[in-house]
Amino acid sequence: MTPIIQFRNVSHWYGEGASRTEVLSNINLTVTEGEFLAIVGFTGSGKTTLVNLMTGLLQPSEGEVLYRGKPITGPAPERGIIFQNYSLLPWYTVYQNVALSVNEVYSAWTSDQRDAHIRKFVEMVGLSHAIDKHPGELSGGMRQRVSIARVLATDPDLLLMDEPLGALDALTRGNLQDEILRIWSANQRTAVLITNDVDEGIYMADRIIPLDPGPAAGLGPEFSIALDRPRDKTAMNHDPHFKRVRTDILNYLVALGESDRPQRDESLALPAIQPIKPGSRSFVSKWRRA
Ligand SMILES: Nc1ncnc2c1ncn2[C@@H]1O[C@H](COP(=O)(O)OP(=O)(O)OP(=O)(O)O)[C@@H](O)[C@H]1O
Repeated sequence: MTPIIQFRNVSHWYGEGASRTEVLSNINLTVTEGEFLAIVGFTGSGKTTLVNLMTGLLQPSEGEVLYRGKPITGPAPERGIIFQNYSLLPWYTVYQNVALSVNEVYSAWTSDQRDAHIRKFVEMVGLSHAIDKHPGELSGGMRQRVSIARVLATDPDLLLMDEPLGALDALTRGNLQDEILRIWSANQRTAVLITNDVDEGIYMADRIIPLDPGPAAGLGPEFSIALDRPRDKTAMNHDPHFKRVRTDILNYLVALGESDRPQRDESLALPAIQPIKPGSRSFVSKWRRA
């Protein structure tokens, strides 16, 4: 399987000297062509930092991040990113926001070709009726559809998503999950999804890797999601593999959270689902050894 992204002994910190904040420590990761990878983690653990190293918006403090074997030196259209906060230009219409990226990437095309392409992607995300509206006139879900259309219209090799659906209601979130999956599988692209929702990760990904809590976060063990596609959310809930992998991931995260808890917190009551002794590192160590 061809690697598309490789992290080699990557560490990242912000600031220097006394104000230095270690965020990621010694990350080794390979994303292979065609896969759908989800990274799950606690808030503040460094997920956005990790994805920004893939976009090229950040350079690693130590180690290297490669795209198809070459160091990433900056952002490029072959690595499209969908952010959580939509990042649309408020004074442009839906059409114009999508046109921004299309005109840049397909500058050699005729204006008719670009126009047809923009309309196709606006239609694909179900916004043809709102094509002349401005972001301020759209709901959160509609805005996120625009930002998804804008990225997908450039047909990136690698689709990076930083908690793209986190702010949406459950129904809109479910619809957009399906839309992203449909486009990912139809175009046989590679996708990396950052999420704090384990169920979303299991539904969408081939592989889930937890990012341990920071500071100096590292990657946990990988969990393979061996469920047929297309996946059916209702049927999946009864699938023994789904139940097992979900429990394993949640137990891993709970154990991590507990083992990371400062000593003074040990007297606090633990959640009822806690599967291990309070403060024990044994569960985490078991996974780390695996
Ligand atoms: N530009 C920056 N300068 C200094 N510290 C930063 C900077 N960006 C992020 N950090 C710090 O790095 C840590 C990781 O941030 P990051 O945004 O990567 O985490 P995250 O897992 O994406 O968080 P969340 O889930 O809350 O979005 C945090 O402690 C954050 O305060």
